[in-house]
Amino acid sequence: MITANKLNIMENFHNARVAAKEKNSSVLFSEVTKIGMLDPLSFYQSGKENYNGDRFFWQDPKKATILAGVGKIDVFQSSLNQNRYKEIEKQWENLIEHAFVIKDQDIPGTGPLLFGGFSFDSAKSNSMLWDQFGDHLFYIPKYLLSIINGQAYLTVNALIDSDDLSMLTEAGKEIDALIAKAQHFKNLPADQNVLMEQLEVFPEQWKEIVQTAINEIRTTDLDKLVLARETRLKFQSAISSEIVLNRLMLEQPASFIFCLESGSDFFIGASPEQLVQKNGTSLSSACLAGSIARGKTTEEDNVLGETLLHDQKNLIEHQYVVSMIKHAMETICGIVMVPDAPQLMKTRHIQHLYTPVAGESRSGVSIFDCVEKLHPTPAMGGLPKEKAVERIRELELLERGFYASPIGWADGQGNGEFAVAIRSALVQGNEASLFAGCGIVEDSEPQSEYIETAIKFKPMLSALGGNLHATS
Ligand SMILES: C=C(O[C@H]1C=CC=C(C(=O)O)[C@@H]1O)C(=O)O
Ligand SMILES: [Mg+2]
Repeated sequence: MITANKLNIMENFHNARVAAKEKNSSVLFSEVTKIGMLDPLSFYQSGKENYNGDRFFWQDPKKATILAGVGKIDVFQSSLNQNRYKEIEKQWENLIEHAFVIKDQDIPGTGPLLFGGFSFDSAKSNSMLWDQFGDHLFYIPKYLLSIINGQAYLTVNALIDSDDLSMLTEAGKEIDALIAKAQHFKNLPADQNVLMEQLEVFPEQWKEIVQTAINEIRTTDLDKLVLARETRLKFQSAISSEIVLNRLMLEQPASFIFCLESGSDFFIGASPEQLVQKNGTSLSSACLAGSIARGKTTEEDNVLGETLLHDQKNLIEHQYVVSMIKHAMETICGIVMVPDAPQLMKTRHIQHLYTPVAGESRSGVSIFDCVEKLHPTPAMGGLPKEKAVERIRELELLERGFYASPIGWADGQGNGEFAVAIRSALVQGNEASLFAGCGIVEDSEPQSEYIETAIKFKPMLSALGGNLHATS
């Protein structure tokens, strides 16, 4: 990677063109500018007119990294699935190695950046429902607004492979127009779409499958299996990603808020669960498994929380996740730090058992290596891992697609963060598929697991403007 400061921009643009000609292939050109504060959702919205279907949004729970991507200059997408983590890493490294990056500082989450996600199961990723997403979908945005620890940065990316000198000037004009538009947006309308139909997909069969899993766990070497179900919603009018994002940001501020558009569809959610963050060599991950409802009063809520902290079934469900993540992290880190006992994580609709994990990565470990080692954790798949994924493939009555899978970003400096895409929905025009699953262990009961999934639908139902009339 060649980096330069602002003064050399035209010279470096010229150099990028020369290099592209010599290589006879395109070169990634990326220019980062520190700018005054700009609302990321307004920036995302300003791209709707020209780049609807080619945008993404990301916000972490601490709001340390907020990303709004508009347009795309390159896409890594495939329905082929062998070696997907290594393939993407290789493609990304090749592009970064020859990139021309104009910036003043190395700020994680700025400059060349890849955003996207994977399907849950590479052996089952060619479904109709998810045909816009495939096995994996990542893209490099044309324009990226990054809010990093409260400071705004704008990145303009281009793939240089032509003699067209006007390219950067045009991008400059377009970005000025996008910013001006974003600055004039008022608050997004709080209006709710009207829910016309709600279909719980095979609820009774799902409970039967849960019972099958419980029996298998009691009689075979399977320890845990996460089983998911789907609710399909139909609204009066087309669902707008910015309105849903706005509501998620208001209602689920302690979660990872994400949206990935792909053509006419988008995948959106508010996940409380980090898969992995890599900042330099510092790695973190999170074990989140074991759930209980929120109370209506503070007293009731505290009692429920205390009950969860001491409930054997939930502690076992959680411990499987802790052991697996600790073990996976030990394969890529020197020392791994894990507290002895879980704590509570409370979101608007649900509380979970939560154990943070931290470590320092060994040299040569990439963010994609981390994702490969960790996905799927027993909070999404089960234990043993391969057996669980196989049983999910055989038993479940839905296509998980990107649900329960890694979604996030990787920058050109080796940093990145991925969340696990739960509490999520695939939106297609005026329809949406919501997904929710739960960890089945020996002492599970189908009816209480069913109720747990009903609670897990609530964050997306509420953000979409629907009302839950399932058992809860
Ligand atoms: C699979 C989901 O949740 C997981 C994360 C936290 C708690 C879970 C549980 O208690 O079952 C699940 O393992 C989901 O929300 O769809
Ligand atoms: Mg559970």
